[in-house]
Amino acid sequence: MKVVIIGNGGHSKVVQEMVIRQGYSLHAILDDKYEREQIIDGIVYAPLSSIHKILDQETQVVVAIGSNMVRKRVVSKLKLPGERYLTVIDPTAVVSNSAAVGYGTVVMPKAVINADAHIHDHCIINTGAVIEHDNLVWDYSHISPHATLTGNVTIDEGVHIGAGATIIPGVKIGEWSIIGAGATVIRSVPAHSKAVGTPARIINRSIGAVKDIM
Ligand SMILES: CC(=O)SCCNC(=O)CCNC(=O)[C@H](O)C(C)(C)COP(=O)(O)OP(=O)(O)OC[C@H]1O[C@@H](n2cnc3c(N)ncnc32)[C@H](O)[C@@H]1OP(=O)(O)O
Repeated sequence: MKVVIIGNGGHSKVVQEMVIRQGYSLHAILDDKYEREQIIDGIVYAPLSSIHKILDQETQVVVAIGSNMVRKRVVSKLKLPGERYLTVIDPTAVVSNSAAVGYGTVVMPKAVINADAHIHDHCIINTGAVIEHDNLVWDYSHISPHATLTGNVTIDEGVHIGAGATIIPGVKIGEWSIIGAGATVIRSVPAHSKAVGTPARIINRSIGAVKDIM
């Protein structure tokens, strides 16, 4: 199967390697840093506006952009049906048979997703992250390397959990909130907040909603 990757920054590099390791054919990398189409080593590099020319029935797409808001903006613009997005799960990740992983979500090496966890669309489950049983992770969230969501945690849309953070059982993180690297979150965090430290304290309650920047 042919794969088109959108975005060519640091996160994309990792996704490109995962896609190639899994035997997919990397057909094109689209990024607006390219002004025109060019082919290098058989891969098409082109601006995002080329997508509809490049897509055919056998092509699937991954939006490999690390910013949750920008990822959402690009997916909203493309208006492709969900099934056109490839779900990329590294073979070294452990994903329970009772867990669900949505369209366009990327599960990096050595991540663990346990029983009855439900990860929605266009999320990043980064290297070595642990998503325990009965978690609910909504669209466009990013769980950074080695972060741990213990049992029954809810992560609303667009949340970024920083590297190595731990969220204790039953806690909910409201949409578009950011949890700092290494934080220990022991109480639910409202939407559009930034929380850091152990135990985590809120340092900002007014992170812009995605609609404000789209
Ligand atoms: C493969 C990859 O790279 S995946 C990407 C993974 N990325 C991450 O894990 C990054 C997570 N980001 C962070 O931890 C950031 O520090 C953020 C988002 C929490 C805060 O960033 P900013 O809004 O720029 O905050 P800023 O740096 O101004 O700090 C504000 C205050 O919070 C404190 N603070 C910031 N981050 C942390 C943290 N992780 N833990 C504890 N305190 C922190 C600062 O010391 C400062 O405190 P002060 O006001 O008493 O001086």
